[in-house]
Amino acid sequence: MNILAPVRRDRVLTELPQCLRKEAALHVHKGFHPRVTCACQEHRTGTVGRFKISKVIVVGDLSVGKTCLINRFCKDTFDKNYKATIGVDFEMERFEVLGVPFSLQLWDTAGQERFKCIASTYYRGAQAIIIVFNLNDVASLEHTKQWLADALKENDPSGVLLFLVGSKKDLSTPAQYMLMEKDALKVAQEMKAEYWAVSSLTGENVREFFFRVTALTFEANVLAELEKSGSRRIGDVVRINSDDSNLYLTASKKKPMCCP
Ligand SMILES: Nc1nc2c(ncn2[C@@H]2O[C@H](COP(=O)(O)OP(=O)(O)OP(=O)(O)O)[C@@H](O)[C@H]2O)c(=O)[nH]1
Repeated sequence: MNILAPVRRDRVLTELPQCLRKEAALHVHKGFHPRVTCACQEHRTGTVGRFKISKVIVVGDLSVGKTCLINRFCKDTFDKNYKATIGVDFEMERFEVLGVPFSLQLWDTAGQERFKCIASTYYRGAQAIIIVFNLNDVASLEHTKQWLADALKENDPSGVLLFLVGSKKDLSTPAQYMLMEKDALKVAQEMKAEYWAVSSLTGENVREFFFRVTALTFEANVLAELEKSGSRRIGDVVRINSDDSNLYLTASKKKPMCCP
C-alpha cells in the first residue's frame, strides 16, 4: 500500500535541467545519461525510487542566505529578518524524476562560529554539498574553500557532488555581478563544483538550481546502483569528480546495452 501522497506536479522532472555556466558545470550533457533513462524505463533503479533518501548539506558563512534559499524553494517564502540557524534544520522534498520517486533531505546548517561544531556533526553521509556565498561579499567567497574542506572531512570526496552558489543576486548591479562571477567561476573550477547565482528575494534561478541538484544527484545514484548490481561488466565506469575539467560525472564510451 502506498501511504505517501502523490508528488506535487511542480516537482516532476522529465528532462535534465541545464547548467547555468558551461565553464563551471558538473557536466554539460543535454540529457540524462542514456543508461539512466533506460534503467528508469525498465524499472531497474534498485533502491533509488524505493527507500532511498539523498542527503544534501548547505554550508557557508553566517547570513549568506542559506535558510532563505531553502525556504524559497521548499515553501516559496522569503523572510527579510535575519534569524540565525542554531545547529541545523532540515526540509524533505519529494520529486519524481523520469517517472521514479526520489527524495532529497536538505540540511540547513549554521554559519555562526559558535554553532558550527554542532552543525558539522551532521555533515556525514552527504551526496551533494551546496556551498553558499554572498555575491556582494568577497570574503564569503574566499571562505568557501574552508567550508568545503570541513564538509569533506566527513565525506568521501570522490562520491559527492559539489555546488558553489552565489546568493543575493538582486543586490548586485550588473557590473558588480560580472566582476564577482569571474572570481566565483575560478573558485568553482578549482573545487570542481558547479556554479550558480541566485536570489531568494526574487526567486531568480532558485527552482532551476534545485532541479539541477536533484537531477544530478538522481543520475549519480542510478549509475551507482547499476554499477553495484553488476552492470559494470558491460563497461560503464562511473566516476564523480574526475580530473576532467568540465566533466566530473563520467561514463565510458561503450554503447549502452538497451536504449540508444
Ligand atoms: N536582498 C536579499 N536578501 C537576502 C537574500 N537571501 C537572504 N537574504 C537576507 O540575508 C539575511 C540572512 O539570511 P539567512 O538565510 O538567514 O542566512 P543564513 O546563511 O541561513 O545564516 P545563518 O543561519 O546564520 O548561517 C536575512 O536578513 C535575509 O533576509 C536574497 O536573495 N536577497
